[in-house]
Amino acid sequence: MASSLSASLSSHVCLARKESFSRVPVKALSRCLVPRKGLPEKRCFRILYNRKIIGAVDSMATREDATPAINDGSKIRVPHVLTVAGSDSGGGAGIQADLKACAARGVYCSTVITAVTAQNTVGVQGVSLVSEEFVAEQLKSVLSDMHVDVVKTGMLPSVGIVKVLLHSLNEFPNLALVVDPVMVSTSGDVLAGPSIIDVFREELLPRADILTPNLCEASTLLGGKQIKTVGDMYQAAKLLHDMGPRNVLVKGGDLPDSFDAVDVLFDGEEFYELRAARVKTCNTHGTGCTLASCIAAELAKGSPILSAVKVAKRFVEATLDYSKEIVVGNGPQGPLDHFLRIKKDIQVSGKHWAFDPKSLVLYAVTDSGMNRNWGRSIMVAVKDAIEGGATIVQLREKDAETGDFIEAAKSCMEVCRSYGVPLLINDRVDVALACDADGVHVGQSDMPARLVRTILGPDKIIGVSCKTPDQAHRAWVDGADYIGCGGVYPTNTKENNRTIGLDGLKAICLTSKLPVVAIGGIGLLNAGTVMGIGAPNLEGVAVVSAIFDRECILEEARKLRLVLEEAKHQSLVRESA
Ligand SMILES: Nc1ncnc2c1ncn2[C@@H]1O[C@H](COP(=O)(O)OP(=O)(O)O)[C@@H](O)[C@H]1O
Ligand SMILES: Cc1ncc(COP(=O)(O)O)c(N)n1
Ligand SMILES: [Mg+2]
Repeated sequence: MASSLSASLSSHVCLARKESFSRVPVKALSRCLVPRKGLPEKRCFRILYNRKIIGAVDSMATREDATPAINDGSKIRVPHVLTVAGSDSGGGAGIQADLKACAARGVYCSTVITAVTAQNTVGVQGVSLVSEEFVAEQLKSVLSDMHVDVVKTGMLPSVGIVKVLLHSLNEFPNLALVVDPVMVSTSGDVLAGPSIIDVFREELLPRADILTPNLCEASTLLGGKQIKTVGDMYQAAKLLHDMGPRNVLVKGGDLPDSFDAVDVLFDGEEFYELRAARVKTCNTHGTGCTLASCIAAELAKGSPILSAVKVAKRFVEATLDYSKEIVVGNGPQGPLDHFLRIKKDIQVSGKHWAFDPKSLVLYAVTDSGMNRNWGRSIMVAVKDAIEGGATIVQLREKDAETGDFIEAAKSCMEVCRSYGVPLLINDRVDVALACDADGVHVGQSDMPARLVRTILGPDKIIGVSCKTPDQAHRAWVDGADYIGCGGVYPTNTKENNRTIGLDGLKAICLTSKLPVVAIGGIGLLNAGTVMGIGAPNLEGVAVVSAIFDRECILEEARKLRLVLEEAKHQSLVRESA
């Protein structure tokens, strides 16, 4: 047995946990078999490395039909949770919470719907069960085709549906199973009646890798045992463990008089008391489903139980905190919002509009040396540039200390927001993130634009400096919003910078799919000529010395803007002629 396990394990280790195992030679792994009552022995081992448990591959390592590799060249298989649960029309709990929780944790989630509920923040107005046959059909569709790592159950409203699920689980004995024994909603409405208790106790719980009851569910499964203290939760966890699940997490969200949100985990050997700050909020509808789905998601990624539970609990706490003030319905129990953190970021940035190429008309690039020479702060310089007519600002502080740069950038952000002018950061993606800037401008030797896009997300502005049509094409492929082309004329703000001239600029504009801003030695005297090359995607000019190395920034910016407006007018006249 051990040697066949070893062979099976070796061939599946890489597939199981790409990140954590790919760097560990398979031979260095040792196994421990944990035979368990009523379960096939092969499901019950953990992987040890240097006598530490570094992962649990029990659900996948021995699946005969497992995909041969998780990362063979271009093919990457994502961790996959199948939720078998009820739909909540209000979107707060059930299938909807499971989908959101898995998505938020970066795990694929397929769904088998057991019941459709008419539900909102007031309560459950109606329940319609899906037929056993159709639950079976959904299970077959998913399991016959997709590689599922973990099954998570929520509302299982009838004995027949539990039996159908058990039948599928028997066919796939190596699937990990998280059982959230949903019985009553937060609003107090019954979702699964007492008739299911026997089949739960006798057949489903012994199959579970972890059982996650709340106080009421734990009490019901234990025949009405009172659970009022943390001590009672320990006892309940122990008694439920005796029913067969490998791990039991008794959740204390509803524990009376408790400052903390305490949960008790028992793995058959040790108890773990997990505490989080109790968030003061009514928006707790869906916490149980979310917690169980997150546990399933972490297990699918390869975490051992304890760290899966810890991460899941931290996620629920943080999500509750983010959503504590949202108002979704008029009832007493609102839902949590799994993505509020992301939405908050979007709101804070205040940038609800898409990038407008017209904002490139007068592009002001700051220079710390010039500001120092003229004895003015970067914030004052930026404000004057905008008041004079700059339509976009880039902070280019090559010699500033990072901390100072961030502080300056934050102040400039405030100024720019108050005028509705985008602020970009030169090179420094970290600074842009720290001050929530509108975007970043990178050169050819900085971080690749594609990576910048991955880090900053879809709605930030990314610009790339280009000297050739090829570079312009690359910038477009990489997801940039505009390109900066130059130096058009020689300049002393950039050393050893090859100039491309008006011809070079024109050649790039002709092939570029992105809007272009011209840069390099441009000022009052030549801005009109540059704009006159007649390229429709040449939106404007970027200037440094022409405004920042002058006594009155505001005045210089104003004059430049006039020249640019005139050039635009001329090109419109030419076009219509
Ligand atoms: N107000 C809260 N603040 C922080 N965590 C909470 C809060 N309410 C519940 N939790 C946590 O949410 C998870 C779900 O718990 P619980 O509400 O007891 O389950 P259910 O939603 O199934 O009734 C647990 O980890 C619990 O500790
Ligand atoms: C379809 C469905 N599944 C589960 C729950 C439990 O969630 P909660 O305990 O947060 O009300 C629910 N209300 N509805
Ligand atoms: Mg709850």
